[in-house]
Amino acid sequence: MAARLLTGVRRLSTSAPAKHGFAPSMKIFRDVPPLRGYRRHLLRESRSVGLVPTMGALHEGHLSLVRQAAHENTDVFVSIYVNPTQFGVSEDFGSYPKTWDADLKKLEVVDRELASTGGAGRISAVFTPTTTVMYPTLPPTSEVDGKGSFVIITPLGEMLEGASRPVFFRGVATVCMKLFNIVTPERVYFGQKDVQQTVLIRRMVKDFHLDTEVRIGPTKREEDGLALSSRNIYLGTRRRAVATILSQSLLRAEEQFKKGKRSRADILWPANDLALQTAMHQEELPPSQRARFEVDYISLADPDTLEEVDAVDERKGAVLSGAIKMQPLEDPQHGEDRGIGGGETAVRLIDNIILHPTTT
Ligand SMILES: Nc1ncnc2c1ncn2[C@@H]1O[C@H](COP(=O)(O)OP(=O)(O)OP(=O)(O)O)[C@@H](O)[C@H]1O
Ligand SMILES: CC(C)(CO)[C@@H](O)C(=O)[O-]
Ligand code: BAL
Repeated sequence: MAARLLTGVRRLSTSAPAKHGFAPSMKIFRDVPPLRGYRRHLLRESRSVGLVPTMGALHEGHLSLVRQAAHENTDVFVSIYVNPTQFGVSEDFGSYPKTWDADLKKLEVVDRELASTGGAGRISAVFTPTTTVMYPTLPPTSEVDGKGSFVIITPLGEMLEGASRPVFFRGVATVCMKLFNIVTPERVYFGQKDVQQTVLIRRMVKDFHLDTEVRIGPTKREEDGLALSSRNIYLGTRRRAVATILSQSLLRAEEQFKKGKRSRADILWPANDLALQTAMHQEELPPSQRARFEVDYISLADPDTLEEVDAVDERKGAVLSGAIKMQPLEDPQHGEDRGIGGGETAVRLIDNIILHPTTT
């Protein structure tokens, strides 16, 4: 990490003030007390703070949340912290992409854009704490029965993603509670791509009477429909081409809903069928050409509880969501783009579509 991060707070001083009066205004915080001091200052000035929590490796999905936050607040705080407690012991914490310098540059570009358009807020703080700051008492644990101070939201955190990643939502809720307590933002911003996370955060805010508004930004996608994700860089060309199966399957299901179908069977069968046919087709290809994947789930669920539903309630709508695991690349070919990590690890991808209520 860059040397300038080693103290509590630094003001960026990279670009010279430019036309439109842009001067970099982002302060970088590594510790809580200086950030709190700055937050108190903003409070006295009646400025509002929108927090965008991230794990870095920033892409357009994150940046769209930053822009949204800037339209709705005078000050945007972006946190960049790869939270160890949301990764299980055999998950990819160690290899999760860390691209600090590139992340900071992207934030500077967006901040410049915000300054030049006027009328919007600015990115005023980047919070990138150490793990000792975030977990001041006990070292963080990824064990299911590990000890520590945790926020646990059940049964929401146990289903769907939580079934495959048992400590995931305990870690997410815990770190978000810490971030919300540290920043005390007027609003917090999360992406629709991680739909279960949005439902869980809303629940946590409601149940713990947290004084913040949860705002959700739409899923940003590649042109072929693949949801942007920090983990896409691991795919490589061959797996990337097949990875669109998830969004395509969900779109098939959405089509049924749009045609007026409401039962689970009617909505989900085309999605399951497409995923199955595609998986079988990949199995039949030689190992040098195929990209195998497993479907973890394709779900049709209640938007508030994420319990599976037998039919869509037209007044509530539903959440269509899915997860697939792209298997490690087989028989890599000379010169083939295997993605970061050489295609050796499985890549878990998630996506969803909201089926909106059709009556009030
Ligand atoms: N494609 C996207 N569109 C909109 N928001 C997104 C998108 N991808 C991620 N986000 C949101 O950005 C925030 C930070 O997510 P995170 O840093 O985990 O990135 P990520 O791309 O989801 O990473 P990963 O895919 O590894 O989980 C979350 O609120 C997440 O929902
Ligand atoms: C919300 C979050 C930043 C908590 O670590 C993470 O789960 C994410 O990036 O979606
Ligand atoms: N976007 C959610 C973070 C994770 O998968 O760990």
